[in-house]
Amino acid sequence: MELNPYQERAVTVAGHCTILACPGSGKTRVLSERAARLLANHPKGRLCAVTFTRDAAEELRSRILASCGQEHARRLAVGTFHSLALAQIKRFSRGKPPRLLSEGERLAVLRRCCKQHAPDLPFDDVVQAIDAVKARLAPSPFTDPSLEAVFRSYQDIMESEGAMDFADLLLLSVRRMARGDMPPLPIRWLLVDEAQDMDEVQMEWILLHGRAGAEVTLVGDDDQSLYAFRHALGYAGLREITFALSATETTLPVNYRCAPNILGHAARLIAHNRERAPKRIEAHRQDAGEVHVIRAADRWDEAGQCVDRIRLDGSQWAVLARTNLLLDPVEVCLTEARIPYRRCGGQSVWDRALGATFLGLLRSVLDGAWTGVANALAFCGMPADQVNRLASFPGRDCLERLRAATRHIGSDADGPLIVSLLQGFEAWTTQARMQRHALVIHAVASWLSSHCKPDQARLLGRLEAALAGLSGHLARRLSLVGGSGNRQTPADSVAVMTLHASKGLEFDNVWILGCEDGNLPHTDSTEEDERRLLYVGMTRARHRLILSSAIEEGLESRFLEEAGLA
Ligand SMILES: Nc1ncnc2c1ncn2[C@@H]1O[C@H](COP(=O)(O)OP(=O)(O)OP(=O)(O)O)[C@@H](O)[C@H]1O
Repeated sequence: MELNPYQERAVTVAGHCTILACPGSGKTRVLSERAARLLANHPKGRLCAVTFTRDAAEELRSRILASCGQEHARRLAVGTFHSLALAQIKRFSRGKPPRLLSEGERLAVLRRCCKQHAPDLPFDDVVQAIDAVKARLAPSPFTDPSLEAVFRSYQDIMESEGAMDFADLLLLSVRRMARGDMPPLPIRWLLVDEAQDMDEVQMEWILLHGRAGAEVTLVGDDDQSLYAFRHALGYAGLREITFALSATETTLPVNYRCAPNILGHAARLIAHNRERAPKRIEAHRQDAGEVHVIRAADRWDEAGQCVDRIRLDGSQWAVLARTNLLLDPVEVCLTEARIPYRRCGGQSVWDRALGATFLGLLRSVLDGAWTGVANALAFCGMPADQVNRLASFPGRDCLERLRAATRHIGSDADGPLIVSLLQGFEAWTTQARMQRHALVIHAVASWLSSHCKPDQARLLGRLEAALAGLSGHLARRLSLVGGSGNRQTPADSVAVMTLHASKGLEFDNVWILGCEDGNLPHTDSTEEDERRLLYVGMTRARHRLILSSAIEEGLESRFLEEAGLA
């Protein structure tokens, strides 16, 4: 595959450079080719490439070496900001470097501090506030004194334990380099992928390397900046660092992925954003694609229409939505239609509370395990200590334990719940022994439904129908759904994921659900962020793009009008 003239220029331009790319323009290809040529053309000098995930680092490393040859591997380092900063600290620290906290440990320590100093604040808000402070070089003080107390005690605990978290690692590296206590990595070239996603501290780490003599290459697309909520600087960051390094700007305007009409609508949409680099977008493809807008009655009608369309056409599909929850009806309809799918990045509807409780109860009917029963009792509102107490009743299986529990309930508030579950269980196990699988599925769903809220009951009805529609023994049906069923699906199955998770991917056909005002754009975020999110989703499609909304959920998204699709 030959490089186009824009790609060739981006690969060969000398000195610091910022490559502003459009979607589908071959960013990774350009970055890996530039790195490969630098290594191959200069027998001395180390090259370091930075990515935002370990997977991306591995892929970039193998593409660079495939292009320039394994003999250059010793002069190449590819990693995330944090892994490179850790290597730097280990290499240049006297004494033992601090221990890095895992994400689980970090949250556990924070939870402890939060309980002590800010028991009334929502934990997620506290985590967000502390992350925000650590993504800044000169953070503004906390306005809430209890947040300040959580932050101080968290930092004290880490210091006393000789530990640090990921954010501190990069801050430490930047501060020590700025003070002259630690040298930058000894590299001649520094290449940064997805540079629109860097935060202030990451930008400073790059700048310190650039000022120390490393030639910096940044590749990014400000229109695909989706992580403002994680303090990504987006276009403002790209502009600032380009100016600070006097980097040469170059662009990759040719999109190889999308049919021209798909790209045209996406470009019209993103043109409404003000905070963006001025750049052209050109379609390389000449064949017309398909773009459709669909208005369904409600979420289930929307999901049904989507799955009917997928059933008609066996080519590659992705179904995208702003949140994971919006994808549940489609997952259920795909199960009903027996179309293989994979839920990428998010939890399956079968693994979330309602689905897992339903499947767990059915499993207990088959194998007598107590877990499914205990989870069902908890789901129906029984306090956790009470559920745990029941586990101490004797019994070889859950039926015997339920009988023993029923004999001891006396005037317990939860007595009727236990009795009704026991009665149900006795009937279900009898039916299961007689191989009446559909009947068991229906009876268990009915019991659970009587303890659900109305919207849960509606979802449960569909889960029941999906499971009843599968054929074979109950055990086989249970193995086909949820996490276990998903693991066996082929790579060309329907990809079901959020718009965020779709970044960097491409598909022949893309269906974007939930295009209503209030959902996309969502009020949780800025309009420009939301527009970028839809733009990323639209530019995943090679040939066919379908955007749908549900009348019951509100007006059609104003973004469709902006994209020329009203
Ligand atoms: N010079 C070229 N000639 C033909 N096809 C190309 C060329 N450069 C890239 N492509 C193809 O364009 C498609 C998009 O490339 P790639 O996925 O690397 O783009 P990207 O810029 O990373 O996209 P995005 O930012 O939207 O995720 C790929 O299928 C790739 O093979």
